[in-house]
Amino acid sequence: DTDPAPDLRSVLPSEVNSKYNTIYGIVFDAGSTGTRIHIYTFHQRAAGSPLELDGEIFESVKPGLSAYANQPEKGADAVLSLLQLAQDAVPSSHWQKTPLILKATAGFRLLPVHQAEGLLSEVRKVFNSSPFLVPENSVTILDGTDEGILAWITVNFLTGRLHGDHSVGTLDLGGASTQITFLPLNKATLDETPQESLASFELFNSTYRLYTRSYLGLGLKEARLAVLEASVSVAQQEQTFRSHCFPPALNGSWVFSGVTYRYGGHSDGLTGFHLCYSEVQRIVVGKLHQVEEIRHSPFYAFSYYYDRAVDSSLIGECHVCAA
Ligand SMILES: Nc1ccn([C@@H]2O[C@H](COP(=O)(O)OP(=O)(O)O)[C@@H](O)[C@H]2O)c(=O)n1
Repeated sequence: DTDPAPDLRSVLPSEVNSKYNTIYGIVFDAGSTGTRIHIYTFHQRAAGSPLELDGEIFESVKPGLSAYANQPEKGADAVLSLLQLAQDAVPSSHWQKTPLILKATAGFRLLPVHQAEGLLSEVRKVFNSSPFLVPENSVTILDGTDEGILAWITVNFLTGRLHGDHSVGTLDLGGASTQITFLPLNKATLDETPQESLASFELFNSTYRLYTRSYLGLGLKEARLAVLEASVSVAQQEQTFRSHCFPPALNGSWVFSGVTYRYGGHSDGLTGFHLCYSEVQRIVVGKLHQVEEIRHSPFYAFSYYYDRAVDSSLIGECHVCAA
């Protein structure tokens, strides 16, 4: 049992770097719309040198953990089922030295503290009963600032832009929050930005000072609920949420975070862009901080921006990056 399971061999190319020790790492992304596991394999050419990524196994389940706010044990079961994959993929000889972490995002930030803590504590139990290495603070909620910074680092690292003045900003649209992050080059931007939206950190011997802002509740799904003025309690009474964004005759239902929401067009027969636009404006007016510099800065947009751009044929599907 020192080899990965046969069906996973292709994604964990242990033979390629067999002369080096394989190092594994397991990361859970507990998003508002799903829980995902990433099982990474790395090798290291010499002690102290950087890890080099060899492969990754990815799997996900829906709904997100935050949907189990009232049934934390059931939420932890979803984590346990994904963890089984890791036990199959990582040779047992490596279990004890393979770190396991879970980072929860905006779905958790929206929960009352006692519910979020209840879920995290059930997940900790699952982690502690696993054969893997559980570092201190391995199960936590990522704050919006860290989420924005990590997305910015990822995009600029992967596109070779971390050094120099040619970084790109990032726009990340999740289910429950959205983040905008960029490296300001104008002094005016720094002057007009509140301190809590500026984050400094060291990376590869450079210091970065980023503008980053996370809007909790303005992720795609939560913003949709806000536009519909939908609440869980009203949804449970099976009332229909109506909007001018829908054709008048439309009636449908939508499941988010384990709750079914019925929605439909207005009985006044009115619909169309302008009416819809003002409904959406109502939820963003006065909430957005906009600096002039972003008008002239390049941005990369991903997550639901990508999904929706594909759905509406604004861009083609990226088969290589979806793999
Ligand atoms: N590994 C991942 C995980 C999520 N996503 C995208 O992130 C969006 C959902 O974000 P999320 O459920 O993590 O939401 P938040 O908790 O960040 O608000 C979807 O568009 C997913 O396709 C992704 O592109 N890659």
